[in-house]
Amino acid sequence: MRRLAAWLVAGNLIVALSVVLATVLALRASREADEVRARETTENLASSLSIELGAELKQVDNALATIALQYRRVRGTEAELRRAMERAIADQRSLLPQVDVIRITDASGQVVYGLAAEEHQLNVADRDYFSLARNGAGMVVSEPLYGRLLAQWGIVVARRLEGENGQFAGVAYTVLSTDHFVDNFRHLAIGPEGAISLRSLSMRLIARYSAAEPQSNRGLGEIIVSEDFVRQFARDPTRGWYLTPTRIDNIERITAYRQVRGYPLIILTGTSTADFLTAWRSEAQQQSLLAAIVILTALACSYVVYRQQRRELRAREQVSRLAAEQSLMLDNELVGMARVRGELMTWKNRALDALFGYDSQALIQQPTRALYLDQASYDHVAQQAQDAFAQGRRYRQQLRMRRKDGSALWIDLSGAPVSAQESIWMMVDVSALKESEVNAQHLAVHDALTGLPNRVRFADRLTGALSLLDDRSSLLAVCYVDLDGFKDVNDQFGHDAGDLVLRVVAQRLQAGVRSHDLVARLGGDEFGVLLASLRSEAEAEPALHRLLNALREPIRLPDGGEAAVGASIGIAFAPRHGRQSDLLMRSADAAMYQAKRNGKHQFAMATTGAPVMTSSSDFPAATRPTEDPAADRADPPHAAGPAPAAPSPAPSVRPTPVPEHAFEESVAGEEDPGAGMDNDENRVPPSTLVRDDPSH
Ligand SMILES: Nc1nc2c(ncn2[C@@H]2O[C@H](COP(=O)(O)OP(=O)(O)OP(=O)(O)O)[C@@H](O)[C@H]2O)c(=O)[nH]1
Repeated sequence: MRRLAAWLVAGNLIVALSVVLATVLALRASREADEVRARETTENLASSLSIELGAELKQVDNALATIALQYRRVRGTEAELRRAMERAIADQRSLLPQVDVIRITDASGQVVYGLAAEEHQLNVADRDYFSLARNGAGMVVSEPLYGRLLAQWGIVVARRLEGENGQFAGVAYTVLSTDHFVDNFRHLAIGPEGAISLRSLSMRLIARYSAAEPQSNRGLGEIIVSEDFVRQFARDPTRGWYLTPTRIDNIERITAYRQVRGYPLIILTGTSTADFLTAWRSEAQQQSLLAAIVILTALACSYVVYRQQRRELRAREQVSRLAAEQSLMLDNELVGMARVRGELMTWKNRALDALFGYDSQALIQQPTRALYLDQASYDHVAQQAQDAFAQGRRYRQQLRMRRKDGSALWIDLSGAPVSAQESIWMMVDVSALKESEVNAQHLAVHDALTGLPNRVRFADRLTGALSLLDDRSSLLAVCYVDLDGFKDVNDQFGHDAGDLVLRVVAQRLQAGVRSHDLVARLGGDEFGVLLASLRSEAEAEPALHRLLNALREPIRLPDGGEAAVGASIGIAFAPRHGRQSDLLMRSADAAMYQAKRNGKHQFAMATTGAPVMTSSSDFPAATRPTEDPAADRADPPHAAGPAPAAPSPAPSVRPTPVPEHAFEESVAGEEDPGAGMDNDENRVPPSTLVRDDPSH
C-alpha cells in the first residue's frame, strides 16, 4: 500500500509539474508575444509621432525662414517695414494654426512685431533661444519654457534675422504650447494607462499626456525620468525602448522613444503593462485554472484509486486473516467438523479423522451413518436435527458414537443448517468427561478403601428394596456388622494393617453372601449386609454363621504377622421390625450392641419393644411378624452365636481391593457408562434383591 501511495504521489507530482511547466511555458511565450506586439505598437507610434512632429517643426521652420527672408528683403520707411512684417506674420500664422504667436525682436531682444495690442513690451534677450539664434544661422528649438505673456508651458522655435549686410538684426520666433502637443496626443489610442511625452534632448518635459491622468501637468520643465531611460538613452539617443515603471506616476509601461529627426526633441510613447497584458492575464487565469483543474482531477483520481485499493487491500487482508483463522479453527485437534449434504459427508477436518480413526479421505462422500452406533441412534439424531433446523435452531446432543474399529466413544454433537441441503456439524470427544462423571458418581456412593457401597448407598438401596417388598412372599434382613477387636489390630500392627484387614473383611463379607445380596461399609469397622429374598427369618441364620466364621479367620499381614478379628452382628427383619430403613438400621444397630454386650463374636436379632434376641439363644427360624406378630413380642433376647472358635490357619490374603465388578454387578450396572447419558440410572430393581439365589 505504501508503494502504491508512493507511486501515486510520484505520478501526481510528475503530472502537476508537467502541467505547471507546460502552463508556465505557454504563458511565458504568450506574454513574450504580447510584449513584442506591445513594443512594436509602441515603437510604431513613437516613430510616426516623431515623423509628424518633425514635419510640423519643418513647417514652422519654413514659416520663420520665410519671415526671415522677407525681413531681409523689405525696404522702406519704418512704417512700411512694420506693415510688411505684420503682413508676413499674419500670412504665416494663417498657415500655422497650431502656433500661438509669431514674434519678431530687434537685435537687443526687444519684441518689435507680433505683440497683441493689449500686450506690453517684451524683451527676450535673456532667453537661451535668443542667444542661440543670434549665434547660429539655423533654426533654434528652446528648452521648455513658461511663457511670460502667454502664461503657459511650451517651446519656442526661433530663427535669426539678418539685415541687408548679413548683420544680426533680431530673431523671429513662435511658440508651440504644451497644450497643443497634449491635444495632439489625446486622440491617439494608447490604452487606459498609456502615456505620451515630449522631451527636449536634455530630457526636460515639454508635454505629457497620460490617459490615466488626462489633466496632469506634473513634471513639466523638469527632468523626472527612470534610470532605465537614462541608461537606454545614453546607449542610443535616437531610438530605443525599455520596460519599467514611469517615474512620474509609477505605472509600469513599455516605453519606446524616438528623437524627432533634425530637432532636439524626443517623443516617448508608453503602453502600460497592465494594458497590454490584460488579455494575457485573462488567458493566464484561464490556463492556470485549467492546470489547477487538471492537477486536482489527477489528485482526486489518485485519491479515489488509492482509497479503492486500500479498501480492497484491507478486504483482502481481512479475508485472508479470516481464512487463516478459520483454517486454524478448522484444523484444530479437538473439535471434529464436517459438512454434510443430504446423507453424505462432503468435507471434514483432520480432527474428525483422528476422533473416529479414519484415513484422511475415507469419509468424504460417504454416508454419515458410519459414525453412529446403530440405525436407531442415527434415525433419532436425523429426526431431531431436522426438527431443530426447521425451527431455525441448532441441534445439540451428547450420545455414543462409533469409531472405525467399532469401539464406542461419547461425543458432544452439534449441528447447524447452512442451506436446505447442507449442514455443518461439530463433534467433541467427551468420553473422558463422561468417565470422570461416572467416577464421581461412583465415589459419592462408595467407600474408597474397600470399594464397597457406602452408608448412603446402603440406605438408598434398602429404601428401594423396602418399597417393593412383597409382604407375603419374602423377607429382608438388615445386618449391622461391627468388627470385634479391630482397634487392637491398629494398635498392634499399625493403621495400614488395619486398612488391609478392612479390605479383607469386605472381601469375605462379599464372598459370604449371594450375588443379589448387598454388602456395604457403613464407616470405621462397621459394615452393613442386606440379605434379600428370604422366605423366612431362619433362612438368614446359615448366612450369619457363615459370615461370623469367615470373619473370625486370621488375616495374614504382609510383614508376616497375623491379625485376628471377629464380628458382632445385629439383625433386623423387614417387615417384622419395620418398613422404614432408618428404623430398621437403628434396630439392627441396637441388636449389634446387644451382641457386643453378650460377649461379641455372635449375632443378635432386634425385637420391637422387647429385649433383643441374640445368637446365644435359639434363632427363631420360623418366626415371621406377618405370620405371628405375637411371637415377635414374646421372643426373649436370644443369643445364638457359636462359641468363639480356635483360630484356624490363616488363609493367604492378597492385599488387593475387592474387585470392582463384584459389587458393580451387585448394584446392577448403575455406573455402567454404556447406560447412556440420557438414561436414568439403570438401577437394579429391588425385586432382584429379594429374588432367591439358588447358589445359596
Ligand atoms: N486402619 C483403620 N482403622 C480405622 C478405620 N476407621 C476406623 N478405624 C479404627 O477402628 C477402630 C474402631 O474402634 P472400636 O470399634 O472401638 O474397636 P474394637 O477394638 O473393634 O472395639 P469393639 O467393637 O468393642 O470390639 C478405631 O480405633 C478407629 O480408629 C480405617 O479406615 N482404617
